[in-house]
Amino acid sequence: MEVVLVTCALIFLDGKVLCAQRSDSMQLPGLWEFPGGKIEKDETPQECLVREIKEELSISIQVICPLKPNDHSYSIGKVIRLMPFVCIWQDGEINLLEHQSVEWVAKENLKSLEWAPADIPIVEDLFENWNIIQKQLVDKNTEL
Ligand SMILES: Nc1nc2c([nH]c(=O)n2[C@@H]2O[C@H](COP(=O)(O)OP(=O)(O)OP(=O)(O)O)[C@@H](O)[C@H]2O)c(=O)[nH]1
Repeated sequence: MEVVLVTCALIFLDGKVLCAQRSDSMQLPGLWEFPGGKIEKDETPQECLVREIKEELSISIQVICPLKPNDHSYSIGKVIRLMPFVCIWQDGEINLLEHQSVEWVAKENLKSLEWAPADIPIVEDLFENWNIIQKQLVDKNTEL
């Protein structure tokens, strides 16, 4: 069974998370996801995320910590392992280079978006752990 490793970034700013809507030129058009992409050879997941977010949104991020990955099969014989990471926005203005739109979303609106199927367990996990993640980010900020 082929397992495709895909990273995705849960980028936080001011208590909201950045969600991105896939465009018509992408697979799963119109559905919402966390930006990211496939890990290339000789690349760590963190390096992949920093590269993909620069390529897709032209911003710089800092990767903070991983959350639970989710395996999902869109087609027979192929599994996508979606690997989420909590990140913070570091620098730059968002420029939509691949997605049709992005939104900064508060916890209470997270589940009202139409998510790509592989993201649904990740959204659930994020919803359950939202307050813990926020606290970690505040503590991290105080450290910096
Ligand atoms: N980046 C990302 N991909 C996701 C998510 N959820 C999800 O099902 N996917 C799927 O995972 C795969 C990642 O592909 P991608 O197109 O974003 O990655 P990429 O830029 O490296 O791909 P490419 O080299 O084919 O252009 C796609 O099949 C996409 O539909 C998500 O939250 N983020």
